[in-house]
Amino acid sequence: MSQKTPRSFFKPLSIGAPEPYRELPVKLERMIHFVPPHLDKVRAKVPDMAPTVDVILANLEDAIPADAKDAARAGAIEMANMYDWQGKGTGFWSRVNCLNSPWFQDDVSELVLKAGHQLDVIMLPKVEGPWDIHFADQYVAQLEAKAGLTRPILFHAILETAEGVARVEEIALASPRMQGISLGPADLAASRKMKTTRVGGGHPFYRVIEDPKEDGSARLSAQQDPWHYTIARLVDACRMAGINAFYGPFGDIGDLEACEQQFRNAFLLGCAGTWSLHPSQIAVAKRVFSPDPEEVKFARKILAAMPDGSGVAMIDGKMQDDATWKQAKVISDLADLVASKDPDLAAAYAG
Ligand SMILES: CC(C)(COP(=O)(O)OP(=O)(O)OC[C@H]1O[C@@H](n2cnc3c(N)ncnc32)[C@H](O)[C@@H]1OP(=O)(O)O)[C@@H](O)C(=O)NCCC(=O)NCCSC(=O)C[C@H](O)C(=O)O
Ligand SMILES: [Mg+2]
Repeated sequence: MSQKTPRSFFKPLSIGAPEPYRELPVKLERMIHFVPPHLDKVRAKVPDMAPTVDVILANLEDAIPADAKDAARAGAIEMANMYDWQGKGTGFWSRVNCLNSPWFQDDVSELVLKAGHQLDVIMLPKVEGPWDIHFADQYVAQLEAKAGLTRPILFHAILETAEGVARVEEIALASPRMQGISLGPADLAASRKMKTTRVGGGHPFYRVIEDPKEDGSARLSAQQDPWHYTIARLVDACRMAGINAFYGPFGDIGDLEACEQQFRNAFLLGCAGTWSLHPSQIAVAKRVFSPDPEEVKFARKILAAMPDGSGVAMIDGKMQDDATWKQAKVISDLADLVASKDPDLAAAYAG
């Protein structure tokens, strides 16, 4: 597979386009809150909602009716100018329509030319391989040059095709614009021909069962997680590329308990954040993707016991060494980020 040389990998893909980042900006992205920009009532909530979330995403793709795509795009551009995104620190993203759709070109060109000064990330759906990223990369670079932007717009891919899973490492490495990748369980289930209409979470039929008993009594069985492999594969690909993995949508809006379990599974496996589709899911995402205060205190005990990150120590009866020091650093650094945005948790972590 032909690859760019290290030097050319970081070259702007259009004369006049901003220099790509060599290190990604460090941002808190516990929840990416989806907003349907064509609905005036919901769009009007954005200025009040923005300070309460880490990212607001103007969705132009699935869930936006075909006859509302132009209105959604116009709404997204209006959203860009409804809040001081760059000044106040909440991320402003937009999910554009897929690359082979009749709307992709207008989505990307209008967003970059009319909202690029506020836009942090373009979310690319149904990515199948690095070629999708390469195409969008050069197209956005030309638009950035035309718009006179001085900061590169980043890409976030959705992992929601079987081919995309087979190539997830190449996608993660395809451009310095890559900021992260989310699991898209609905499209991925359809692409894989999985027999479920659920959007994330478990399924009562996906179980393991114990061996038959001599007395013929009922055999115990336990539900398994159908997303374990894909999330773990996604995390490995992203962390190898130095970007972040995210869980995507949880569709059963009324079941916040199952939503929390799905979010928690993703957090524990290494995901940095999740999507929130409804206001009720924001608090769940915040609770799950902010490290637990007791975990933070224990992590900081480990860091204090091995200041240079090497050696061995026993803390509360558990062996700690260089590896657990690195685990503790992940939790402590995340806690610092959360504390910078969330005074309640700052107090809990300092306690
Ligand atoms: C899912 C919804 C359609 C539900 O909307 P609604 O029926 O209006 O819910 P409620 O009556 O409970 O609403 C209560 C109030 O909250 C406001 N609201 C609703 N949704 C949002 C939102 N996302 N952000 C802000 N505010 C919201 C309502 O307006 C009510 O306000 P008020 O009347 O003043 O009290 C709706 O939540 C929705 O459309 N959510 C987004 C869905 C979405 O984006 N889906 C696509 C992403 S998932 C996907 O594409 C799959 C993925 O790609 C894959 O393949 O896996
Ligand atoms: Mg999808």
